[in-house]
Amino acid sequence: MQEYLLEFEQVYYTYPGAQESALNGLTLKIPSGKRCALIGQNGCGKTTLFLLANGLYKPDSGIVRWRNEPLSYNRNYLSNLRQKVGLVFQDPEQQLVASTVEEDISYGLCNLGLPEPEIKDRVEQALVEFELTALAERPVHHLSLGQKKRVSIADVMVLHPELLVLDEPTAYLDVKHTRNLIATLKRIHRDGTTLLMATHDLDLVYRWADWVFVMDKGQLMLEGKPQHVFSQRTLLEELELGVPLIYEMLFDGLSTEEEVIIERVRQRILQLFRNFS
Ligand SMILES: Nc1ncnc2c1ncn2[C@@H]1O[C@H](COP(=O)(O)OP(=O)(O)OP(=O)(O)O)[C@@H](O)[C@H]1O
Repeated sequence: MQEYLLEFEQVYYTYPGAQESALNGLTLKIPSGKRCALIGQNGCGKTTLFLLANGLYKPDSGIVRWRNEPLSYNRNYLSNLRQKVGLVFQDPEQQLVASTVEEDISYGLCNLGLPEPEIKDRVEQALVEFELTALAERPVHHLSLGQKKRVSIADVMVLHPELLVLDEPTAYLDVKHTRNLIATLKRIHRDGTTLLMATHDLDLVYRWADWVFVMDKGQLMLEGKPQHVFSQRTLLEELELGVPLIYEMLFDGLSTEEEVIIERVRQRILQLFRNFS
């Protein structure tokens, strides 16, 4: 039976002073073990959802649950939750806190009060994994945006979260580091972490995700496997989201009777993509 890590049930949230709700009765469940993508226009509520996911914001009404239990909003509970739900912000500047790369990555581990040798081991591992060893001593404010992005992901991954939530992780990354990030996410997922990524890159969604959520105006409009979601063309056009280029080029105009062939071609393309990336 499918288990869910995090659930939003009829969640409403309005920013102080705002006229309209950012989340408008959102009901959404994040399935354990999946690579989930979250898509939707600018301003549809993706970042707000993330800020509620680890308790940074509290719903005006509705419930957020972690492993079937409603979140509590006291300090101890939240500090525990934030180890399990790792959040990588869209803008790395919001995440970096310490003066050097090495110190920044060790910050969360020091807060947990882990023994010094364990902190050292984990930080070294993260520096290698995210190709940051050469930058370890570098002040964070001397880094490029892409390098800051890698540090902000390392900061979170070093805490070994059960659910990793990434807000547009490929923003600011060049092709090489986008590929490296996708390879890292593959590894993280293989090691048991559930992933939720907000992105506007539909081609990435098509080849990377195994579950897709589509949001509009603070609500969930559609969810499912990529093939199912991207076949709902009329709705996606209404929401002005479009479909992945590759999907458009290959499948546009084909009827559903040709589904078997479509599925075979799709699997072949995905296989090629995965070998390539
Ligand atoms: N601090 C804030 N104060 C007031 N309104 C806000 C604030 N942050 C976001 N909003 C509003 O809440 C709504 C949802 O914003 P949110 O940042 O969650 O969207 P998003 O889907 O992440 O957008 P994007 O794709 O551009 O990152 C928008 O209408 C936005 O203008």
